[in-house]
Amino acid sequence: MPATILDGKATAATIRQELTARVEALTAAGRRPGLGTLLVGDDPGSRWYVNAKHSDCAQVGIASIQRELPATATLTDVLGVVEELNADPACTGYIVQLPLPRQVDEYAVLEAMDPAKDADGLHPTNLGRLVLGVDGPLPCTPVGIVELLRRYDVPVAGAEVVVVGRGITVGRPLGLLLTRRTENATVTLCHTGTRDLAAHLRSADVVVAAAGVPGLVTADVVKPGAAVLDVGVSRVDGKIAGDVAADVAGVAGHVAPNPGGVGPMTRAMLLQNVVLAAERAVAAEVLTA
Ligand SMILES: Nc1nc(=O)c2c([nH]1)NC[C@@H]1CN(c3ccc(C(=O)N[C@@H](CCC(=O)O)C(=O)O)cc3)C=[N+]21
Repeated sequence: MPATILDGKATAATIRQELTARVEALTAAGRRPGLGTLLVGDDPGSRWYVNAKHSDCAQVGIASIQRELPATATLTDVLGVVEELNADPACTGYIVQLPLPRQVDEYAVLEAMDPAKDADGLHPTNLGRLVLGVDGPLPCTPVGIVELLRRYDVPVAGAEVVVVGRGITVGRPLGLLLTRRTENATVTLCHTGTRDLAAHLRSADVVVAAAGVPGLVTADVVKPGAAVLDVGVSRVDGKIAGDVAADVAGVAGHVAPNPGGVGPMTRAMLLQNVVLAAERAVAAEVLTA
């Protein structure tokens, strides 16, 4: 039986549809959500992502605030825009597109963001909340993965999940998310120091490949019927190359393709974070009124 496709593109469209009503309610209450983006430099890939995020916003009624700086921008320049977005009431959530140019300290920028406006869920306070299990914005790719599995009824509770990659945007926070009591997965986080990756992969019910190594996961290391999600974004000859080899679809029970899988879900979860932040702000005001 061929693998079921975890169609992230279609699922993201459904989620945008669902968010539209919530944006309408906020807008009617005079609290229209607004997503800010800061793009530093002119990498065409990064520009594509940022533009895609704004067209998603337009579709659901979220306002767009676009800021750009040249590739030569200093940390001070970037922090200037961060302060401006922190202070702008029209901006209810924002992201600083990563990676930043070498001369700009990424962690200093993340720290300077207002955690309440952190649409990526990457502020240290919000990553700390994730560790503690306290409500707050969550990293978009990990929640997108959990949401995609949930909507296709792929069992996660009790499952053996192998995550390949320990990066701050995907692997590390995904491990934290999946081990919450509500998800209840058993997670093995593999990385470049893992001695026998194949052995771990062979016992996995769910594989999330987020290493950025093209073709890393091949059919011979996938357990028949496993769910395999490809999060890799390498570029080979200008085309997106994932971490999962094409032949995996012949063995797996579910596959999230790349493109068309986790990428669109990441963008849908960004919109959800912006809506949630606006809803939290309204709720906080009701409490203090
Ligand atoms: N502050 C920050 N937040 C991010 O969330 C962030 C970032 N920086 N830097 C770069 C990575 C990468 N990322 C993707 C988002 C959407 C797709 C996506 O929608 N891809 C489509 C199309 C891909 C294509 O065809 O080019 C797909 O998978 O179907 C991919 C990758 C977000 N990132």
